[in-house]
Amino acid sequence: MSFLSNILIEKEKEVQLLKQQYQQHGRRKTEQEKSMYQTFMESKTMNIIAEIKRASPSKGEINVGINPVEQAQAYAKYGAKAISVLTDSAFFKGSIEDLGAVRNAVDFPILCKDFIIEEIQIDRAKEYGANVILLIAAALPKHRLSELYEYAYSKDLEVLLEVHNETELMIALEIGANIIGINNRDLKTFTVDLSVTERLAKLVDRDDILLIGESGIRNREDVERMMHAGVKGVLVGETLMRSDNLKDTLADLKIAFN
Ligand SMILES: O=C(O)c1ccccc1NCC(=O)[C@H](O)[C@H](O)COP(=O)(O)O
Repeated sequence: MSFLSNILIEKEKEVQLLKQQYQQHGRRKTEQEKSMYQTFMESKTMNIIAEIKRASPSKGEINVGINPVEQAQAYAKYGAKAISVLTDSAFFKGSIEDLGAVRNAVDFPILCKDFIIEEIQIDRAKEYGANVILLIAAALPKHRLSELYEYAYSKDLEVLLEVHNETELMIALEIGANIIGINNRDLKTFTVDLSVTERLAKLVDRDDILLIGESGIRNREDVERMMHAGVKGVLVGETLMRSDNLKDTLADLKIAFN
């Protein structure tokens, strides 16, 4: 059984509990002047989505004791354009409370990074202040991806639809996704290969689609590869979570489009 299947089995149990326990409090509604799509499309420099990632299945503990608010504030101060918060607790040691805390501290687009399989998770992400949710093409059949995609937009949330191969990319395009994340990490084997973005980005011949390169991005050279592949944003987790100088690390990653 693949790692992704294990995660999805756990997620199914978590969602059943959520259905029994979750009550909406109408906590916070986030209004944004501009969508992440619009902000990123208009930017003249590579858009960095900086991730709060305490741990991961592939790397174990990365920086479990992090203060998510301080980390997000540093991301914002040193030039990130959006913040991704891993809210899964079983495999990433994150929480929806991390996202809520970050929401109260920064005014940036926030991506709820989780394995979303049911509408109730979208309701909760919205309530805690997310602006964008992740949907993973490898995790769901096309009709469910499409339903969850439409549901998110009906709640004024944007969707980062993540793909890793040609078939998933075609599904994302058929669904009408306008923000497509190309994950360099194979979620079944954890192999990371930046050429996945280079290969798949070539197949998208529409400049109205915002492409994001995800995973395995460690330095300026990697960002340049992503830029030449045609992406307008990169999602960076581990490199930032392990950095002891976020100012320099983010400056290194932030390059101008040429
Ligand atoms: O990171 C993992 O080990 C992982 C395993 C299984 C499913 C998802 C996983 N990561 C989620 C992500 O997509 C990354 O956190 C994100 O792209 C940042 O990656 P990185 O910069 O390599 O930390």
